[in-house]
Amino acid sequence: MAIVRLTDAQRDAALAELPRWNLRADGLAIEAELKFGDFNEAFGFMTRVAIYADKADHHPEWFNVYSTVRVTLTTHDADGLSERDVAMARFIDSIA
Ligand SMILES: C[C@H](O)[C@H](O)[C@H]1CNC2=NC(N)=NC(=O)C2=N1
Repeated sequence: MAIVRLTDAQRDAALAELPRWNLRADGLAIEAELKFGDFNEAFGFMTRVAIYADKADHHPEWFNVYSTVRVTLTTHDADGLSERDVAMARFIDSIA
């Protein structure tokens, strides 16, 4: 299913409200590195995001080592950023 890609202006406006997130060099994804107290907290966070992802049918790319989680958000069906990435970033910020 095709999903509409954000315009550069929409992307920049969204990023201005998401200070924790950085635009990837190619402009097609946003990234954040999150630190937790220990692995239990990090994996608890990932579990909550996984439940959101399953419900939203929108899935993060991520990497975990012990208490650190690196998250990349992009919309494969839009070949770049969509409103779904912004919504997921906002959800992540609300629970991290
Ligand atoms: C078939 C299924 O709905 C799609 O492949 C969904 C699943 N999760 C997804 N997640 C992300 N990040 N981008 C997508 O384009 C995407 N598409």
